[in-house]
Amino acid sequence: LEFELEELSKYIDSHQEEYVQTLREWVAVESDSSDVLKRSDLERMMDMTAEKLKAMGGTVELVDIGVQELGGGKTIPLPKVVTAQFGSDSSKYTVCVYGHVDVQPAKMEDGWATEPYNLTDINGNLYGRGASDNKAPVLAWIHTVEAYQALGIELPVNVKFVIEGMEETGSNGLDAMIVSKNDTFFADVDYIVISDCGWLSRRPALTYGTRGNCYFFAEVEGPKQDLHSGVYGGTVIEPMTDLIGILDTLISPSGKILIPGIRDAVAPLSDEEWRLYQDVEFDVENYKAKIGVSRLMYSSKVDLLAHRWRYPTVSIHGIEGAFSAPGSKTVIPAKVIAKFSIRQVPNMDPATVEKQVTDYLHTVFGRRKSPNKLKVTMIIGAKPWLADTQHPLYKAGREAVKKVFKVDPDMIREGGTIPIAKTFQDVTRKSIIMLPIGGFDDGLHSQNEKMSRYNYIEGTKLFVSYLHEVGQIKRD
Ligand SMILES: C[C@H](N)C(=O)N[C@@H](Cc1c[nH]cn1)C(=O)O
Ligand SMILES: [Zn+2]
Ligand SMILES: [Zn+2]
Repeated sequence: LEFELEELSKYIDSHQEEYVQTLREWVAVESDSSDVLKRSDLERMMDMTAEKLKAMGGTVELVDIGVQELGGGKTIPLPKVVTAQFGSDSSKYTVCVYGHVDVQPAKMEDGWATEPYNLTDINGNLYGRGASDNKAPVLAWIHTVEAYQALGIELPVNVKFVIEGMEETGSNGLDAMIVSKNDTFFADVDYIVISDCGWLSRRPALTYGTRGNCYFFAEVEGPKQDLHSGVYGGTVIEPMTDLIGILDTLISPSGKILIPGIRDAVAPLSDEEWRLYQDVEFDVENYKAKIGVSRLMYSSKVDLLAHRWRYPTVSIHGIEGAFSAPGSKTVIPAKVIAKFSIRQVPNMDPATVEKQVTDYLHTVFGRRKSPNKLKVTMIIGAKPWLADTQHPLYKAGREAVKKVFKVDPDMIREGGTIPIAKTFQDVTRKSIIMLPIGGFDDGLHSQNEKMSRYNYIEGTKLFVSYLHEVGQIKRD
């Protein structure tokens, strides 16, 4: 067995240029799920994923998951979900790998140093939108199966894939697909593995929790068209002033969420968690330097980790309809839509949060006695997820990390959201592990996102080794 793992490792090393080339081809596709004008690119991405898995002899399906509502009665087809299966030996475990091949938006004008959709290798880092989130990890899982096949080594487990194209916008349509396939595709699945997050430092990690996310649009509408600020300013009650006024009531400068009741459901931080956080490798000075800030909201490591992983937070993302181009324009925008989100932690419930936020914003807006109209809509309500770290899946993860990286992994949580994680847990009732291979400084959702060659290649070896370890889990 050790010999086989050694051979697989050598095979991965000697095929790394091919792996980088495939990543280049995947990154070249602008599979931005937030922009309906890019929907054909996203569909092409799903087709390419299916073709790759078919070429490896998998049983592949492109599953229709219906349509996306665009408002005003308009709809657009959702990108199909790719499912695949390799092996159906009932004496083996079946591991289902979940990932996504859609990406966040990226434009050169945002401040990228290289073209975001042209994978560029600089000093061993592969820069490109979606490189780390989540195209390289998905490919690393595919290459894992390919490596076993190429060397004629029997896969230690059956492997299934669920690859979607709407994760970055809340996994629209995927919940229903999981429910509908629970007694078929998911019936023989034993474990679910997700590699859609990153390490916290240079130390490899296993992830046992993610935050959820409630994403809101707050629209303020006033005059029937944009107005000249010199001609109308001072007479009109401006929608943007109303909007900024209510946004400023969401959170205090010291990070306290001001929405009544919202913190009531948050599970208190236990002594055990406090102790666990103290053991995690996390260099505060490095973190500050990497993101280019002189001061953070908190100064201690434990406070920072707790607020990153298991307390809710408000982030304001942007205002549609506002003047945001370079240069100056003396305009009063007639309608503005703020986009903000609140990360969710155990035991918050998105439906409750939706009501709390909507009621609160209408109350503070009401106090302004404005003639403008406010509309608040929650467009994503994703729940947090938490795993049992005593499960054999985590023991297998520790063993695999030790074999490949010669260190013990850190046990970490993820501040971001994998919207479907909680649905997988609740609907399929299978155990889930998150096995990240992304680096701590990959710049997800940011300018100059990258995946290092090291993480991509060693990560593939980690997956090879992980399947081997899962195959060793004792049956009850
Ligand atoms: C962690 C994962 N790679 C990710 O980036 N997820 C997104 C999903 C999301 C949540 N609300 C809207 N999209 C994220 O955490 O932002
Ligand atoms: Zn992702
Ligand atoms: Zn993402």
